[in-house]
Amino acid sequence: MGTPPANPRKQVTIPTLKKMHRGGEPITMITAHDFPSAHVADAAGVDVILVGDSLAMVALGMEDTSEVLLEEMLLHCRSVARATKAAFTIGDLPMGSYEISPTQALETAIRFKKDGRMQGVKLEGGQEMVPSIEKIVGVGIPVLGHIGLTPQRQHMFGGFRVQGKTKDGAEKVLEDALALQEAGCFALVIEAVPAEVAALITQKLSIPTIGIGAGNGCSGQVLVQVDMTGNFPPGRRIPKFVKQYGNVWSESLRAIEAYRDEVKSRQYPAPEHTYDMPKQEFERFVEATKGV
Ligand SMILES: Nc1nc(=O)c2c([nH]1)NC[C@@H]1CN(c3ccc(C(=O)N[C@@H](CCC(=O)O)C(=O)O)cc3)CN21
Ligand SMILES: CC(C)C(=O)C(=O)O
Ligand SMILES: [Mg+2]
Repeated sequence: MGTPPANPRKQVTIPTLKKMHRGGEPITMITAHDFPSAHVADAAGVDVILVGDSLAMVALGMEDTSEVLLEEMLLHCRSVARATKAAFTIGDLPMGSYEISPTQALETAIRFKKDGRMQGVKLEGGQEMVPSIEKIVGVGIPVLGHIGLTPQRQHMFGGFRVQGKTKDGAEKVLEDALALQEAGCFALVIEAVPAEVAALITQKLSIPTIGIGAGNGCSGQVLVQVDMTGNFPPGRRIPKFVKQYGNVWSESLRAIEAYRDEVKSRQYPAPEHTYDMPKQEFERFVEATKGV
């Protein structure tokens, strides 16, 4: 085991995020869905790690985020929690686990804390979620709101459609934002909203906004990790707002192809990858196998 770094990064907390917001410092957030993806995000120094329900699509191969179950989310949350040393961790409440009543929402939020070992929770929706958010925040669990394009409701929108593109649409996003701030959210994710609308909403709020497909006027940004590291097969459609900073898939492909080739050609394993035994012991072993 290696020695820990001399200056381990300080644990990011709600007061840390508030301080960043007051100082105008952008908040960085990225998704993670397992031990290695959380480990690398934490090492890279992002402020917040989200166990997004997008893992349904990017890690479990489901069609839709609304397919993932509460128990499945909690399994992934625990693996992320084990790897995360400094980033603030947030679990995304999956569809069906919080909409029925404020009591159900609170029960699920508590499960994310206790079973999922998350520090906060995120839930999708606007004004209609206010009583649930108040209930969760009331017991001291930080809540991140999520407005604009809320993928769990994609079938109501007719797909992953940009929201707030008309005066009325933009007003709805602003009203939701103000209601969620009032309800006690510590920050809001604003997804797939025109940049000028998200920037204006950010100015009207005292809490930070975390944009995804919402331009550069938000207080911070979030992306799905596999999208920005390029850890998916070529040809897959990715949203316009994604910037691909790497090509992890092609690097994995190269490595695995090289391994396959070296096994086929008996180049691997080489002597440095093998164990040996004293020659004399082996000779005795050969002797003992005679007649077997
Ligand atoms: N891998 C992944 N990345 C994500 O960012 C993501 C998911 N999965 N799954 C859940 C949601 C869905 N997301 C998406 C997916 C596609 C678009 C998209 O392609 N939008 C079109 C505009 C469509 C329209 O307005 O008609 C675009 O051009 O970006 C947007 C958000 C964001 N979330
Ligand atoms: C993209 C973020 C905001 C999300 O909700 C997810 O990854 O599920
Ligand atoms: Mg989500």
